[in-house]
Amino acid sequence: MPNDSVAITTICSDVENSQFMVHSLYPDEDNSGTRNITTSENDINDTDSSNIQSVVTLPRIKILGTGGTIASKGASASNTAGYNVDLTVQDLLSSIPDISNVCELEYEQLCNVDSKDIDESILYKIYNGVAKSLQSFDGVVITHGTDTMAETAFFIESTLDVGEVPVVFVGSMRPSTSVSADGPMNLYQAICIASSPKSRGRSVMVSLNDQISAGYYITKSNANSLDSFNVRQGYLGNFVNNEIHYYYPPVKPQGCHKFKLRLPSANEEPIFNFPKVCILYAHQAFTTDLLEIVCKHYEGIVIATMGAGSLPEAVNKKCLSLDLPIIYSKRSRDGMVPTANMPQPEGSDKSQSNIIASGYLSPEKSRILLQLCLNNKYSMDEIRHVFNGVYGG
Ligand SMILES: NC(=O)C[C@H](N)C(=O)O
Repeated sequence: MPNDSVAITTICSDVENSQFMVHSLYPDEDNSGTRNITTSENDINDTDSSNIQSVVTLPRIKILGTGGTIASKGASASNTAGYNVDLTVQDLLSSIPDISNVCELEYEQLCNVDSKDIDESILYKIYNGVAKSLQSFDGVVITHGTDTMAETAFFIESTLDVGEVPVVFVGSMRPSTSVSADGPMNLYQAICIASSPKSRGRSVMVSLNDQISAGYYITKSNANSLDSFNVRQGYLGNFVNNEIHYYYPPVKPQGCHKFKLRLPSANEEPIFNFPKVCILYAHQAFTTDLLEIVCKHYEGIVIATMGAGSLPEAVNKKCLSLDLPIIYSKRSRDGMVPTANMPQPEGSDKSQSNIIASGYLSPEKSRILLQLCLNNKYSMDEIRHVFNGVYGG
């Protein structure tokens, strides 16, 4: 029998869903950050075989640590604001139940920051960390602040073909020091999700507060509550008492365009250098003032419009006159911006203009998508085609 084999025991009533829960007979842990399970034939023979169903190799999971509230400490147990990032992935792993039975684990600290500080150099580290892990692991977990988790998840979904490997983003809403901190359970669940064969082919996911969602669509919808991530496109599944319940068979997001990136070479700075795109937030009495300033400094603009693409006529006119792509997104968290609501350029049809509807994408995801298009030097038509994938364009 190979050394990396272990025996499975069923630990929940739903046998099908419990397949990923693997109990080693003789777990053996080293201090290197890698948890291995080794069993010998004698070990297995010595054990009560009544609950042994079969023998399998544990899935290999890579955890990439980036920081966030999940890795934060507050001043007191009642503190749920004003805390600081202070814990490593290794610290986080010590707060969860023994998972040496679930997977073989390796971890790597890519950075340790609040997600507001994630810039193009950190994004490159995360991209690189995931890309490398895909080559030799069965699942990837990324600990990340929740504020910009949706952006990183969307970026990874748009730039990496993860194949069958589940890539699971996880964070928390309370710091590790608070009463009822949610981080340990969220992390435990994320590791189980990444380890489950049922998660294969589901691409980039976000796991928070027992809910599993698609990284492509997720939005942080509440600045404080544990149930912070809501997604109108529907949760993919639920995690209850060690059972993963997927509501649908594996599926990838509709219309997601995959970008091939040019990566920095060994003698270049390890950073992405994407074209600059800014977001303007529209409101009553919104004028062309800001547009006039930013159009000189940015290669593309996203506007969080009122409703489903509404902007004052003077702003529409100004946008149409500019020589750069402008994406009309929305202030409303839900719903979409349809092409039908885009302004009509004089003397030509809407498909000829520089204004493109964001479809279902939020302003921050539209910004990333436009940056990726511009980075690949897409024409206006090609950009429109990409946004059309999410029913915009
Ligand atoms: N809940 C969180 O993780 C929020 C934190 N400010 C972050 O995004 O890093």
